[in-house]
Parts: sequence; C-alpha cells; structure tokens
Amino acid sequence: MTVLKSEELQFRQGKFQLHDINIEFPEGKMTAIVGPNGSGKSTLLKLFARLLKADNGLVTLDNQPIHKYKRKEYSQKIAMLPQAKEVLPSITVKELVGYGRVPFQRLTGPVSEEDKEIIAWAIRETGLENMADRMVGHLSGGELQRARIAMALAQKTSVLLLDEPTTFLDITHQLELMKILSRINKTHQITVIMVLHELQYAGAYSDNLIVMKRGEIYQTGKPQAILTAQLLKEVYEIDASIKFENNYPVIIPKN
Ligand SMILES: Nc1ncnc2c1ncn2[C@@H]1O[C@H](COP(=O)(O)OP(=O)(O)OP(=O)(O)O)[C@@H](O)[C@H]1O
Repeated sequence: MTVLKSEELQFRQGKFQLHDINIEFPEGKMTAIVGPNGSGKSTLLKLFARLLKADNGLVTLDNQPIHKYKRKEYSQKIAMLPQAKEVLPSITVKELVGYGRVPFQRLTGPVSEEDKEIIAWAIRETGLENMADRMVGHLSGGELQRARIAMALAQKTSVLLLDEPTTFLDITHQLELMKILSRINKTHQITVIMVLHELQYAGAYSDNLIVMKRGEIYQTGKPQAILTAQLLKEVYEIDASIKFENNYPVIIPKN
C-alpha cells in the first residue's frame, strides 16, 4: 500500500521549476531522495510537508489530497525535520522533544500523562535518557540531531520526512543516526523519507531510491539496481566506477 503519492506535480520558484513529479512512497519503507545541489530535493520534501503549495498536480496521503486535511490533522500524520539551521532556543532536551506534542495539546493546561509517556519514549528511542535535562545549546552536533529526531518522533506520525539529517556529523554520528532511523522504521513501521547527499548511506539504508536532476525525477528503484556508473555520469557528471560491498556502494572516481 502507498501512503504518500504525487501525480503530475509542478512547482515554480524563481527560475527553478519542478516538472511532472510522479512518485510513490511505499508504506513502512525507507526512501532516500538524492541528487546534485539545487536539483529540487528540499523543495519536493517541503511540498509533501505542505510547507509549500504546488502550482499544479496532486499529492495524496492515504488516497486523500493533502490539502483536504486540517492543519492539525496533517501534522498528526506527517512530521518534517528541516535542515538544522535554526537558532537554538534556551530550553532542555525534554522541552524540545515536548514541542513534538504541540499538535495534540490544548492551548492551556498541564502536559498530559500520555504526552509525558510519549516524550519519554522518544527520548529512549534516540538514546538521550541521560541528557534529557541538558540545555539543547550545550549538546554536540550528534546529540542535537538525535534530540531533533526525538522531537519529530514525539509527533507520533506514521511518516517522517528528514532533510539532510546527517549534515555536519562525523562518520561515527552519521552511522549512529542512520541506525536509529533504520531501527525506528523497522520496529515501529514508520515510513522514513530522507534527503541525503551521502550515496553510501542512501545505498545501504534505503529500500527505495529517488534520484533527482534539475527539477525532474531521473530514476527511482532499488539502490543496487539503479546506482550505476551511467547514473553517476548523467546525474553528477563524474566518471567513476561503482560496486556494492556489504550493501554499501563504493564509488571510485576515475580522474
Ligand atoms: N524561495 C526561493 N525562491 C527562489 N528560488 C528558490 C527558493 N528556494 C530555493 N530556490 C531554488 O530552487 C532550486 C532548488 O532548491 P532546493 O533547495 O530544493 O534544492 P536541493 O536539491 O535541496 O539542493 P541542496 O542539495 O543544495 O540542498 C535551487 O536552484 C534554489 O536556488
């Protein structure tokens, strides 16, 4: 079954245009969106998150056009974690994770027991138990990214959209993050859709790959089937060989 789908989606911003985007994100799978800088990956994610509105075409969630959902209802179904560019507020990890419960809360009154349990669950899932009371401004890049993911998890949605979750992290923390996302996906059947630049993680961790080039979908499919030397040449304009070892694509440039 498909949860999220677009048909003939079109969107223009300045000189850039997304053309006829027809894609499906299968339920409960991990999908990576890859492509060169400026190919439209973040824009596409924002259209699915309803942060932007398409000029033409249709996006559906569980067969219903996404604009038919009330804002609160939609944020109970899809969580979006944008690129980590925001200025950090002066709050604790637990409070940051609590923001994920906002779509479920009344405007006034104490945090419910259910909300507290979900916040604790999201903190456990991301291994932040021993830093729940730390100020977010004092966290390392890897810890902060885990806290941001915990906030998105606390929204308890069935779909998680992540824009470049591994940016600014070293290899240890990139791996740690990919493992957390994979575990969340497999244990809780959350559909994970992530924009990634690192082809090695996109290849190793996604069930399904979407490759973009200049505002269009160049190709979709299983990583091992579509990540080829021809794709590297046509999409990234590099001459390189590519082979898979233990599910990881190994790319060696020729010059
Ligand atoms: N608000 C805007 N107004 C006009 N053009 C924009 C706006 N936001 C983005 N663009 C342009 O749209 C194009 C696609 O941007 P987008 O951020 O979706 O690409 P991307 O594939 O995510 O890139 P990157 O990998 O560098 O993050 C780029 O050329 C960008 O300059």
